[in-house]
Amino acid sequence: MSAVGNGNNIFWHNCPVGKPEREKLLNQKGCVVWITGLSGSGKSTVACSLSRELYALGKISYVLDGDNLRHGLNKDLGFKAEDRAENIRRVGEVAKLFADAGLICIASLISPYRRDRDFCRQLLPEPNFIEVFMNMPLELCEARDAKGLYKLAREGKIKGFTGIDDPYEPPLNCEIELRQNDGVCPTPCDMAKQIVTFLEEKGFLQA
Ligand SMILES: Nc1ncnc2c1ncn2[C@@H]1O[C@H](COP(=O)(O)OS(=O)(=O)O)[C@@H](OP(=O)(O)O)[C@H]1O
Ligand SMILES: Nc1ncnc2c1ncn2[C@@H]1O[C@H](COP(=O)(O)OP(=O)(O)O)[C@@H](O)[C@H]1O
Repeated sequence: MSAVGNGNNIFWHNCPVGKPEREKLLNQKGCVVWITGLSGSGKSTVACSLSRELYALGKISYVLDGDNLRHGLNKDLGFKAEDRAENIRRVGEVAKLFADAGLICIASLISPYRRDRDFCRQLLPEPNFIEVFMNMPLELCEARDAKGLYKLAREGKIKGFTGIDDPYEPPLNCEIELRQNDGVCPTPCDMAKQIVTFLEEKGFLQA
């Protein structure tokens, strides 16, 4: 046992069944696929599509979606910078646990600030954090406006809306960038397959 954390009298307890044992049972490697992008860029859609593709391959994943988590774990948080940072920190820690359980954890959050995403990245060994940038233009996201929030933000009825009056900092070194080809957005299924190919090539789909 070793002492950990900020406080005194807190110890880490090791369990004999660890990540490698679980990965062997599941025949996959635990990791975090972190999908970042503007509201309406298609994060949730790609996350679900990816989960379905993996399921079809016999691989276990779990989706942590920003919107959904704000109904429970993060219901006490708003959209000020410090609330977003705490939101991302919590989800990063939960995602790390899912990856340790041997699952392919798919986190889909706007996660607009680079510093917050980098915090989550450094929670995991280097290859196990896969950052996916939904690089869709604001105009496309705003035209979709699936929830009517861009309209409210433009009318000044929502303050601090990402892309309108709150910044989105694009990744500088993401593993995967999903974008339009000649002004056409690929289907969710095609984008999910692009991520599956990456996972296959990096060896995450076998123990
Ligand atoms: N001010 C403001 N800015 C951005 N988004 C807002 C805001 N207020 C509410 N919403 C809705 O909340 C969803 C984003 O939640 P996240 O947890 O992913 O956001 S963040 O990562 O903490 O920035 C986001 O969902 P998605 O559209 O799925 O991205 C919005 O529907
Ligand atoms: N690849 C795509 N092509 C066309 N429409 C899409 C695509 N991905 C998502 N959409 C649509 O865009 C809207 C926003 O998608 P969503 O996944 O909710 O985005 P986000 O989670 O980033 O807010 C939805 O109406 C969805 O059906």
